[in-house]
Amino acid sequence: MASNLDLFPTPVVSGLAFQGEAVASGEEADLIERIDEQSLSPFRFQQWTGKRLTRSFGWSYDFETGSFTQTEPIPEWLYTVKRRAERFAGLAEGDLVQALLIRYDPGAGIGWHRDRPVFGHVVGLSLGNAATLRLRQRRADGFRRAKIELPPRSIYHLSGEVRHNWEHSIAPLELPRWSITFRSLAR
Ligand SMILES: O=C(O)CCC(=O)C(=O)O
Ligand SMILES: [Fe+2]
Repeated sequence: MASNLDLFPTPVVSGLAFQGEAVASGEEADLIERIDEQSLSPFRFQQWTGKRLTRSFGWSYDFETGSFTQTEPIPEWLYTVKRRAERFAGLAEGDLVQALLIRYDPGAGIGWHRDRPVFGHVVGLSLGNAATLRLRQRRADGFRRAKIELPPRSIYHLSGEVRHNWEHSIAPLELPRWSITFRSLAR
């Protein structure tokens, strides 16, 4: 039976933490409304334009130029959830210095990647509709894979092994999803 287990993703990878119902549903509706009010831009990388719409606060990494710069401060409407994300991740107040807002319209996802090494901890809130966060780690004999369901209003934390030694992605979605990703700076 052991070989059979190999066919299925391992549910847990070191450094991955998850909690459901981290945001109340009224709060979720407010956050979605706020995100939609922002001027969001399509994620761009070289010739390629992603279908997801984004906006960064605090720090911004430009994938086209590789420049990493300080940008508009994280707005006050994000403070409560930022503080909650810090507590959930066992971080000190003020550790999460970047907020990335994303709207995934139907057909949008995010390809395989590791977050930029300038960042440290990654804490993400999911809003609107569920998605599956897929994880993979390249091994000599192929990929090791895992995945975690991200229901709306849930929170996840990527640190250590899963943050640095695994890639993650979200397959294109059928329903819209919004996310708020907070990050600390690498030490
Ligand atoms: O939408 C999400 O929860 C994931 C976003 C992500 O992986 C990223 O922006 O690096
Ligand atoms: Fe990411």
